[in-house]
Amino acid sequence: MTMDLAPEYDEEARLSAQAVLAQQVRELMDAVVLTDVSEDEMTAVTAELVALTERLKAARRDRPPVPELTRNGFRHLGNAVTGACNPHALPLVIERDADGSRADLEFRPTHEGPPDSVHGGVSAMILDHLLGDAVAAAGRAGMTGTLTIRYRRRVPYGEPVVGRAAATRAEGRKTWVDGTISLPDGTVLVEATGLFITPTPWVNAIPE
Ligand SMILES: CCCCC/C=C\C/C=C\C/C=C\C/C=C\CCCC(=O)SCCNC(=O)CCNC(=O)[C@H](O)C(C)(C)COP(=O)(O)OP(=O)(O)OC[C@H]1O[C@@H](n2cnc3c(N)ncnc32)[C@H](O)[C@@H]1OP(=O)(O)O
Repeated sequence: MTMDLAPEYDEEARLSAQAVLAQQVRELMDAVVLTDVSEDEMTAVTAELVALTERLKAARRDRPPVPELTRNGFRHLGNAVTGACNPHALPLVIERDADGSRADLEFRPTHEGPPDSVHGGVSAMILDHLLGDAVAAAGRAGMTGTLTIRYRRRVPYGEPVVGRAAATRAEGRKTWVDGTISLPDGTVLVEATGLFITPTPWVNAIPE
């Protein structure tokens, strides 16, 4: 008996496997910054990682998985913030509701900036994307023109925090948007405000 499998089926299975691989690499990254094993053990692990890296490089694409429009919306598995297939990404999982875009998240030890705190650039990156999502949710997807951040309190890693963003005003191809990272009790840690601009080619091709 033969079975006809659509090519997409294989690709989805490979992308799922790549997402599992990426998650394992995130755990590896945390293990690297926290490890306290001996120098010899680190050298041995490094040698194994060299071999593993070569195995992955045996078949190589020119770029990470491309963004695409699917039945379920916009999917960007290689994105640095949301991409399940990108070990650099948290990945940020965003939900949308009447108040805008929201994400429950937990930073990791690899995000450390000041001791025991999240690096300000990492907070800004997360807010940039969350603000961008809120703009897209308003049907006005665009690129960041300006991003202003006010750091009010240190952001902890290893415990839950909440990101929120909502578009506030629009004019032509410009959309203004505000966002925050807060503790679960509502204490605001970081505030962001941004101006996003819809590039002309996107005006008639914008997915929400
Ligand atoms: C096929 C469509 C696919 C769409 C997919 C998109 C989204 C899908 C949905 C969900 C995804 C969810 C979230 C993700 C989204 C975003 C998060 C990440 C965001 C980033 O990580 S993104 C990287 C950093 N970002 C850049 O890499 C921008 C580089 N840049 C440019 O690509 C151009 O610069 C651009 C396009 C910004 C404008 O270029 P342009 O030619 O279209 O517009 P132009 O210059 O004519 O300006 C028109 C009016 O905007 C004013 N203006 C222009 N630029 C300004 C600025 N920077 N600040 C203040 N005002 C500015 C002018 O002063 C003028 O104002 P006025 O009309 O009043 O005179």
